Amino acid sequence: MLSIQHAELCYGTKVAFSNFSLEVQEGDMVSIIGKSGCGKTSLLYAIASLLPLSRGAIATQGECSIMFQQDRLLPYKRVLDNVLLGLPKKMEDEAQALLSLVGLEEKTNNFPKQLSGGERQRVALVRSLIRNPRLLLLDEPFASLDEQTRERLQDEVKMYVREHQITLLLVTHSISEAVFMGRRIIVMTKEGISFETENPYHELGDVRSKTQAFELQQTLRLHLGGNR
Ligand SMILES: Nc1ncnc2c1ncn2[C@@H]1O[C@H](COP(=O)(O)OP(=O)(O)OP(=O)(O)O)[C@@H](O)[C@H]1O
Repeated sequence: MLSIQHAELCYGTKVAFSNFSLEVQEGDMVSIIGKSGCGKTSLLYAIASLLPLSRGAIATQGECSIMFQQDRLLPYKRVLDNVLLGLPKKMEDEAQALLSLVGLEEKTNNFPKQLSGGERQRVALVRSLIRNPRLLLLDEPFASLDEQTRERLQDEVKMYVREHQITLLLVTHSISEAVFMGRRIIVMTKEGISFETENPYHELGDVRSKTQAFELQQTLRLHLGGNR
């Protein structure tokens, strides 16, 4: 579904990340964590073909959807119209269903400025899901949500992605989120992948409460440099 070989991306002469290689199978769920500025967002942009690589190659199969850190909603369009942007009107029922899935069924006629930051993020999430992507790229999708909403949305997205056999690449600062969402977890540095592990607890009913999953979090913390 996704093949990245020795990818490097530069902004002018500044290297955002280099020597990044990764193969992802269809339907897999991969979390990427790494220190601020190590190039995670730039990597997602490169995968979505929004920025060119300066070295290496990226190949993807099928429709790829990206949800940005900033919601990028159009301020003069209502929630439903933001979701349906560029799509046929006949998809309205699907849009409504997805908005309900993220708890926004009451807000479909609101303008973005009438929503909280977390609600706007959820609209952005719906906007990327409705395109029925084969590869979904999420950049800190739950960052501005309160804990309860975040956990509920993590559950919903995990189920949705599984049910639709979507391949997921999720960038996050949160180790617990990486462990909850990812079947594979990757620690990224500016110079490529410094640590990678499969997550044996991904399938467990409530992975959040499993002691072993906490141990995995501890391991990841060490690989991140113990600064969090
Ligand atoms: N448009 C740009 N022009 C120049 N440098 C940039 C630009 N965007 C990002 N950078 C730099 O590239 C590096 C990687 O940035 P990027 O946003 O990809 O990192 P990140 O890992 O996603 O960071 P964070 O976790 O803080 O969101 C950083 O050093 C950043 O300052």
